Amino acid sequence: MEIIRMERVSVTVKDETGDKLIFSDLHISVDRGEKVLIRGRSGIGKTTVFRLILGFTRPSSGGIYFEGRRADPDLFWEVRKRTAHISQDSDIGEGPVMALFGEVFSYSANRGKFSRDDLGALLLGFSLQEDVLTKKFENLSGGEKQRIAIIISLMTKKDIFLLDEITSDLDAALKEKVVDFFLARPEWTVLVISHDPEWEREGVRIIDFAEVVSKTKVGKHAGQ
Ligand SMILES: Nc1ncnc2c1ncn2[C@@H]1O[C@H](COP(=O)(O)OP(=O)(O)OP(=O)(O)O)[C@@H](O)[C@H]1O
Repeated sequence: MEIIRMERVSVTVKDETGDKLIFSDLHISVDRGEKVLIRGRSGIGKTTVFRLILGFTRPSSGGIYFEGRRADPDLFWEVRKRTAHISQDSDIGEGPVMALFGEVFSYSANRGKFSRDDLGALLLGFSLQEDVLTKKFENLSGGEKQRIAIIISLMTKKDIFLLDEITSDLDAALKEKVVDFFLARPEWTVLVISHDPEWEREGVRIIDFAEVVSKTKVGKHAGQ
């Protein structure tokens, strides 16, 4: 069953030079439970697709559909509640890591989802020591920050995952573990933006971004 569809979506943003077309006529359809890797050159608009799915960026034309319903503000709200988004910017907070967990799980959408046992198991699973919880998030390494963001997203018990370059700072063994983890759950719909070949596994559909838009801001046409 189709969960997300983008139909002829174009995005224009305003910057200091005026209106700027990011891409036009984007077509993407994703079924529930699919694992999809979105690839394409830097700046082509991959992150913008995640922002469209969450309703943070509005299309200048075209339609976005979830489970066949055309998206409106109420529906975007529902989608956000079901979706874990890990952005490229791993600076998700400051202060002791445990306090960060406290904050995330105090949000109404996440209330009642925190489990100390799950946290312990995930720390172990992603090769983090318990004492990471007492450290300040801003002092962690890039790879430690990525793993904490991944653990938070997993603990919030969502069924749609938007993962933007989440393995870039991990070593080979950890990359493998993270990819194994996200691909193992048939019920999860997982969209990944990555330049990392570790995601090119059996069962992962690869979308080359340039092939699903008709035009990008440099005037590139599909298939060229
Ligand atoms: N709100 C905005 N205002 C101005 N420009 C924007 C805005 N949002 C996105 N852009 C521009 O749109 C283009 C696409 O950005 P996007 O982050 O989607 O690319 P990307 O394919 O994810 O790139 P990367 O692989 O480098 O992360 C970039 O040139 C970016 O600067």
